[in-house]
Amino acid sequence: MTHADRTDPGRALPGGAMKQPFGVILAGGQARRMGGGDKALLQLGGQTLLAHVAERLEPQVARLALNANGDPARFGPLDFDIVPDSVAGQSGPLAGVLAGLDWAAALGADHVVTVAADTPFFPCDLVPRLVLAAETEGQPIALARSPEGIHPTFGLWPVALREALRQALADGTRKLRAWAAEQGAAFADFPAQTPDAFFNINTPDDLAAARAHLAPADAATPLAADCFAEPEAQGLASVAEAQARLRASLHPVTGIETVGLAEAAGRILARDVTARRANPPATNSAMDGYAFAHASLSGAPLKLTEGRSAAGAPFAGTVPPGHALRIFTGALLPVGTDTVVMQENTTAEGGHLTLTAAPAPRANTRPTGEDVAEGASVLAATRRLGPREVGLLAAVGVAKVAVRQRLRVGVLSTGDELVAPDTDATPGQTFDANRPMLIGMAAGWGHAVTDLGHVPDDRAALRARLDEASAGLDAILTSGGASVGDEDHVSALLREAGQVAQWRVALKPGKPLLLSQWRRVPVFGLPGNSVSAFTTACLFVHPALSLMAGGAWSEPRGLTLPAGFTLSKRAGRRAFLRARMRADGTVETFRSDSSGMISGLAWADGFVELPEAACEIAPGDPVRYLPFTEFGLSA
Ligand SMILES: Nc1nc2c(c(=O)[nH]1)N[C@H]1C(S)=C(S)[C@@H](COP(=O)(O)OP(=O)(O)OC[C@H]3O[C@@H](n4cnc5c(N)ncnc54)[C@H](O)[C@@H]3O)O[C@H]1N2
Ligand code: MOO
Ligand SMILES: [Mg+2]
Repeated sequence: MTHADRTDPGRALPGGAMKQPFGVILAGGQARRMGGGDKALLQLGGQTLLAHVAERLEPQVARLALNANGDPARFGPLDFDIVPDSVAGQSGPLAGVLAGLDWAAALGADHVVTVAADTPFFPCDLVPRLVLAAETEGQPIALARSPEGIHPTFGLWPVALREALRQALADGTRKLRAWAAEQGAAFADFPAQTPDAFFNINTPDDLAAARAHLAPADAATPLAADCFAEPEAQGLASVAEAQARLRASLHPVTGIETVGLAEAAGRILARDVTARRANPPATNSAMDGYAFAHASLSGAPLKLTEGRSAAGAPFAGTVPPGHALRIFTGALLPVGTDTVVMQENTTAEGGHLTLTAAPAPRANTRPTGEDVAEGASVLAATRRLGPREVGLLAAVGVAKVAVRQRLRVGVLSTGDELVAPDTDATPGQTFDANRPMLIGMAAGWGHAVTDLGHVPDDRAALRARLDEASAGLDAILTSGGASVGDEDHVSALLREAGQVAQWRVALKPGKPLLLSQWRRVPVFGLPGNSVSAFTTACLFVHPALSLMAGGAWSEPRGLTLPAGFTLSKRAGRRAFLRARMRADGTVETFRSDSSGMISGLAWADGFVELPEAACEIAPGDPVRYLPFTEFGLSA
């Protein structure tokens, strides 16, 4: 987990107006029924409860902290903050919430979501649902509720309430739920599941039950066992919810290898890299001119020292005070000098140098390490290397880097109607456009792509192809047959296999999205309509594969641009319209939003993203424009 690059308190949640909350794991309590000690440090499935909980919360929040008292060293190295209670006497979870709010307030956050450290299976979409509940019901606080009851340690708390909470604690309030009710709390409902999503570990028997629930086979998959489950049993999941859930359920699956810089572009760094040497390694000249000691300038001409300093051929001697030495760009500054005058500002005559413009001390020099200090961290693990990064690595003397092995991705098309574009097709046949498009996308993202061809609408054939393909692949992308029709065999087969989650996302285009596993290989079942396949690939497949490949889950950065169009949008699905930027800085949209019109993809250079709510857009209104480059597409 890296948090350093995700602590921007200003980042807005994709779905709504609220900034992404900070997260606090509550571990202040005493594990009396476990016989004392820290419950957070109990082992479950090869890691601590704390690691389980942190792994689940981290993707859902802007920054993470652990609320715990006593010696922080017992938790070992953590890459997030530890905040102890600020009020004495361990006043239960309320004091933990207050400590979290104080921590978040100091960092500029508006909200905190708390979770309990002893509850390893809490929902992967906890945070978006709490936010949604608070916003929908217009309440400051939101608490989680499941068939087992209300879970007040799983709540969304506004930083603005922290003084009220401090006062309540001082007045002797100890009950989280009662205080929340007083302030105004909405409830986020989570469906029944086994075990309950908020199953918490209080006794050794509970721990045994949790271990049994974590089937050992599942520990080896790249997916958290229960996180590919449907985000919403009925109705549509929001894009933000679906993304948060997907993110929480995936882990890196690729191995590590060492490559030279010539092969490094396009690869993902597996380890942090530090500079083997400073850049520049020693002070050198930024100009062609003359080097001298600034302190020895007297107004009189400088005496020219015999010799020169050139890049790769430094001057071996010392330049005495009152003297100057000929020097060239990139050459080491000779001993005795600290300043360079460019030759255009001098006249040299009879062994003397006159300065026609006096430079400031140390002018025209590039001091040791001004770019990068020796040992400084240069690039962090998860960084995708491109030519700029490779150049930097070379400059600091790093010739080989540990990178992730490429993620092996297969691309499959399905449908009886599909034929290759070089055949004479009947009007009832469709040229397979999605496969080359998706292959190009995945290859551009740096993955090792296998073309799995095309399978007709035949369940046995599809099963055979998936069986064969899954052996050597880390992920499979299919397109077509993702919807609910009789001929939607991908969806039917995956459902038969039992692992499927048919997600219906409040997204246009791209409502049907299948997420599944075939023999433990994640399968992304994209819709057949080409624009829908492209859009879901950008929004879900791109960040998901990046994470699996050992990279970062990337959030696209958008621009707010004036609309160059008029539009009336109905409430319901979040829309991604094919769009392009005009020379005058406005953004225009494609003439149609039909998801079969693939010409619009080549016409566009990005999306205009419109929220779920209904909206009227007139020319000049600000709209959010997302360039396709933000989805890892170079053109
Ligand atoms: N009753 C309902 N029908 C549909 C719904 C729904 O909710 N209820 N959703 C619609 C939406 S939205 C979409 S998107 C599509 C998704 O379709 P499928 O994923 O099931 O895909 P197919 O039915 O196989 O094909 C749809 C369309 O795309 C063409 N196609 C498929 N593969 C390719 C390819 N490789 N290259 C080019 N074109 C391809 C296919 O020929 C169809 O025209 O479902 C709606 N229906
Ligand atoms: O959601 Mo479908 O993707 O509109 O064509
Ligand atoms: Mg269909």
